[in-house]
Amino acid sequence: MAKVRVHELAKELGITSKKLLEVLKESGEFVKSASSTIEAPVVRKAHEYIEAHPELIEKKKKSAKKPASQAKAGKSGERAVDPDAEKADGAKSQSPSRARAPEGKDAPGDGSTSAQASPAAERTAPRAQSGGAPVPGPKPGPAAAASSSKAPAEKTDKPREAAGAKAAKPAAPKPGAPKPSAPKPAGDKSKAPKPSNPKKKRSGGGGPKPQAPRPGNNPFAPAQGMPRPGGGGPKPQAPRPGNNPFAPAQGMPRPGGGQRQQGKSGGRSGSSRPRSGAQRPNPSMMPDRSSAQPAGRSSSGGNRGRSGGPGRGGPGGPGNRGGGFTRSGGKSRGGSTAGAFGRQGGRPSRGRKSRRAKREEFEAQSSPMVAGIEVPRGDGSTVVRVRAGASLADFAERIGASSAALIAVLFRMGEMATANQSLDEDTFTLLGAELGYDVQILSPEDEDREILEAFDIDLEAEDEAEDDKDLVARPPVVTVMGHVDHGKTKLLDAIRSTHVIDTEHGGITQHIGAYQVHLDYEGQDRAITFIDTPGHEAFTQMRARGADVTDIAVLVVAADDGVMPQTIEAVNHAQAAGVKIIVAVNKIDVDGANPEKIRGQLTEYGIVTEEYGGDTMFVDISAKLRTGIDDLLEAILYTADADLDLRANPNRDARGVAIEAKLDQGRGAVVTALVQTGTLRIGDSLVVGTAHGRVRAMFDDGGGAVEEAEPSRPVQILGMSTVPAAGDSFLVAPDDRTARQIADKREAAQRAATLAKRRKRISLENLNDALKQGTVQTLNLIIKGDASGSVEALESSLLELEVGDEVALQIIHRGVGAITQNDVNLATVDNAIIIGFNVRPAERVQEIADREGVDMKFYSVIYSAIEDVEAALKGMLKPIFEEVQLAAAEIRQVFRSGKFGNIAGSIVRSGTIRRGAKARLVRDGVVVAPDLEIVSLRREKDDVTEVREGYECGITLGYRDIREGDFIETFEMQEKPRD
Ligand SMILES: Nc1nc2c(ncn2[C@@H]2O[C@H](COP(=O)(O)OP(=O)(O)OP(=O)(O)O)[C@@H](O)[C@H]2O)c(=O)[nH]1
Repeated sequence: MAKVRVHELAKELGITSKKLLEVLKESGEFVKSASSTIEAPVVRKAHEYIEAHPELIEKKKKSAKKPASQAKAGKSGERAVDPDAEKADGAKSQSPSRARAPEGKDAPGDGSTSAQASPAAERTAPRAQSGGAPVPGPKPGPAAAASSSKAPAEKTDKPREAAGAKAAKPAAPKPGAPKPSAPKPAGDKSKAPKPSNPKKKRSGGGGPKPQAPRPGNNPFAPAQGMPRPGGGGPKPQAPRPGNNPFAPAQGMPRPGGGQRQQGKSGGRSGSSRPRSGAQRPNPSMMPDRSSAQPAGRSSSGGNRGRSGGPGRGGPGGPGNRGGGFTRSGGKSRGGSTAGAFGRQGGRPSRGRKSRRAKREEFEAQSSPMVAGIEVPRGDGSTVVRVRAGASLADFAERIGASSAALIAVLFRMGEMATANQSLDEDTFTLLGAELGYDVQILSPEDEDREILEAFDIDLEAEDEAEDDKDLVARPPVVTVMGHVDHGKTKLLDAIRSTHVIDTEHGGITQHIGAYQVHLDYEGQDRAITFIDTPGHEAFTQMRARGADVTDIAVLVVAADDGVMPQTIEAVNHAQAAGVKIIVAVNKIDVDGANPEKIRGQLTEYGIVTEEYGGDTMFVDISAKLRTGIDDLLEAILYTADADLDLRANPNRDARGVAIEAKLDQGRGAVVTALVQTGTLRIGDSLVVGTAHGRVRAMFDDGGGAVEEAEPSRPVQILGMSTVPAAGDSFLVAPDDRTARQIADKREAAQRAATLAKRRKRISLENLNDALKQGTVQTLNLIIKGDASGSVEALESSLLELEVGDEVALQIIHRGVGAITQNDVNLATVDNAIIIGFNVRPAERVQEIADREGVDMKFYSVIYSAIEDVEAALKGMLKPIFEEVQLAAAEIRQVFRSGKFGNIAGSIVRSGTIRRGAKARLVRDGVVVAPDLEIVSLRREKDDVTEVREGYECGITLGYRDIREGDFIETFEMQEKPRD
C-alpha cells in the first residue's frame, strides 16, 4: 500500500503516465515505466510538481473525472474524492488525494460510501474488509498505496500552502519527528476534521497501537507507515538520520530507488526489485497475498513475506513479524525504520537490511531450536577438533554455542552431561552428527601441539626454520634389540665396560637409562649414545609416546639360536620406525654357532647383508668374550656417516626426551633426559611432560656433574616438580612461569582424557544402564583366582547364569595369580570387569586400574561373585558394600611365641594398622587367609591400638602360617551409594 504505480498516480493526478514519467524524471526521479512503483515521497513530489505546473492540471482535470468514474470498487473512495476535490478545491486543483481528506468530512454525506469517504476509512476499510470485498483485494495494494501516498500528500499539502514545494521536505523535521507530524495534521488541516482521520488511521493500525512503544513493531500496518512516520518513526529513531524518509537526501533518493540502487547497490537492489517486480506483474498474486494477510496489510505484508520469508521460516508464523524485524533489524537499523514508516520508509531500508539480516535469518533458520536456545549448526562436513576428554563447554566454545544449549541437545538425545564433564569420543561423534559437525578428537600429539601453540611455541616451525649452517654433527643414538637371551644386556655391558671412561670422575658407573661411549674413529674422537634399556618393548613404548629417539637399531641374534619370534618383532618395529638396522651376530664363541645361517635367515625379512649385495651391515661378535665390539661400534659410526644425516643445532634452547624418570629419596624427581637439539644448561626452565622446574643439577652416567648437555647427550636432571613418564618430551621454556603453565595444561588435558576413559568404562554398577543404552551387549569378564580349581569353578558358575537375550556373558581371560597390569590392559581394551577371587592386584596395578577406570571386584566366596554378577545383569544390584583397604604391613620376621602363637614382626607400608581390624594375609599376590583379624598389636613392648605407616610393629593374627615377605592387609566394608 505504500507504493503506487506510476500509471495509477497518473490517473489520480489526471495526467498521462508518460507525462508523469517525464515529470518524475525532471524532478530527478528515475522511474522506468508506467508500471513501476514509486514511493510516497515521490508521489508527494509529483503532486507538488503538478501543482506548480497548472498546464498539466488542465489535463488532469479532464482526465481526473475519468479515473474517478473508472475507479473500481475499491477505489470508490477515490471517486467520491474527485468530486469533492472539484467542489472543495475550486480554483485550486487539489490532488484527489488531498481532496479526499476533506471528502472524508464531506463524504459522510455520501451515504453509500461513507466508510470509504474518509481517507482513513478508505485505508482501514479495504483492509478490514479485505476478506469480504473481493475486488478490493487486489486493489488494496495500489489503493492503499495510493492512500498512504496520499497521506504524505496531505502533509505536503500544508507545507505547500505554507511554503511551497520545499516545505514538504522540511516537513520531515527529522529531529522533532514526533512533532512534525503532529503539527502538520493538526495545524495544517485542523480545519478539517482530520484529527479524526489520523486517529482513524491509527486505529486502522489498531494492532500496532498497543505496541505503541515500539513503532517499528508493525511493519505491515499501512496506516502506520505514513501517519506515524512523522510521529512514531522519529521518536525512537531520532538519532538516526537515515530514519527519516522525508529528508530530501534520504527521502527522495530512496524511494526513487534507482538512484541509490544504481549508484550504490544497483546490482543488488536491482535483483530485489525484479523479484518484487516479478510478482507485481502478476496481479493475481496480489489478492492472494492480501487475502492471506488478514490484517489487510496484505501488500506490504506480502512483500515482506517475500523478502523476509526465508528468515522467518525458522521462528515460525506468528513470530514472523517480530522475528523478522526484531531480530534482524529491531535494534539497530532498517527494521525499526521499516516499522516506523511502513513501506515507504521501510522498503529501502529493508533492502539495506536484507544483506545482513538475510544472512542472519538464514543462519537462524538452519539452527535447531532447542529448549528455546539456538545452536549453531554445521553443514555436516564442518570439522571441529576437540581434545580427548574435552567437556561440553569446550565443544560449545568451539562452535560458538552455549553450554546450556548443548546440554539440552544431549538431553534430548538421551545423554545426561554437565557442562564441565568430560565426554568420550562416541558421545562427541553423536552430538556432532546431530548438529552437523564432524567432530574429530585430537591425537595426544596434536593436542600437545595446540597447548604449545598457546605459548607461541611451534616445534615443527622451529625445526623447519633451522638454518643448515647452524647444524653440527651429533652422535648417533642406538637401541639394542633382539630375542630373549640372545645377549642384549651382555652386549651393552661389554660396550660400556670397554669404552666408558668410568674413571674420569672417579665415580661408579650407574644405570641411568642411557650412556655414551667414545672411541677413536678415523682419527677422531667419536661418541655413540646407547639407550640402556634393551628390548623393543621400551623402544615401542617410547615411540608410542611420540618419542623417536633412536637413529640406529642393533639387532642382536645369537648365532647358536638363529632368528626367533622376537627377532622378527624387533625387525618389524625398527622398520616401522624407519630406523637403520645393524645386525650383531652374537655368541660366535659358542660351539655350533653358525653366523652364515643368520645372514641367510634374515634375508627373508628384507635384511640383506652387504656381502649378499644388500645394505645391512652384519658384525660377528661375542659379548661374552668382548670380541668384535669395536667392529660393531665402527659399523655404527660408518652407517651413521654414510646413511644418516645426524646433525643438530646446539645453539638454541634444548629439546629432547625423558628416557627414564624416578623418585629418589633425598634428590626428588630424577629424570634422565636425552638432548635431541639445542644445549641444556643448569638453570634452564624446563618442562618435561607434566613435570616442570628449573634444572638444578645434571649428571652423566658416570656420576660426574655436567654443566651443559649438547645434542645426543644423556644426562640425569634434578629439579623437576614431579616424576614425568619415560618417553615424555622436554623443552626449555622461556621462563619458569611458562614452564609451569605448560605443565599444568598438559596435566589438565591428561586428567580430562582419563576422566573420559573412565566415563566410558563399564562397572557392575552401571552395567544395567549400559545395557539399557545399548552401549554394551556383552559383559566381558576377566577372572583371576588363587587356584585353577576356584577359577574354573567360578567361570563355569558364571557361564551358567541365566542372563536372557539382552546380554551375553563372556570370560575373555582367566588365570591364576595376582591381578597384573596385563589384565588391566586387557580390561581396558575390551571394556571388561576384573573379578579377583582370593587374589589382589600386584604392585601399582590398582593405581593403573583406577587411572584407566577399570572396575576390579574382589571376592573370597564364589557365591558372592556369582550373586553380584547376576544382580548386575538383572539390574538388581543393591547398594553395595565396598571393601576399602585401610593399611598394609609387610612381615619382616616371624617370632614364635608359645603364648601368642606366631608374631609377625612387620613394617607398616601404607595406611594405619588398627587393632581389631579385619585382615587378610597375602602371599605373592595371592590371598592365603582371607578372613583374619588384627588380634593384637604391639610397638616395642607396648600394646597399642594403631601403628602408622613407616613404623615397625608386632602383629598377631591368630593364624599360624605366616612367613617373611607376606603382606597383612587390613580392610573394612563400606557402603557405597549407587551411582
Ligand atoms: N657364550 C656366550 N654367551 C653369551 C654371550 N652373550 C650373552 N651370553 C649369555 O647369554 C645369556 C643371556 O644373555 P643376556 O645378555 O642376559 O641376554 P638378553 O638378550 O639381555 O636377555 P633378556 O634380558 O632376557 O632379554 C647370559 O647367560 C649370557 O652370559 C656370548 O657372546 N657368548
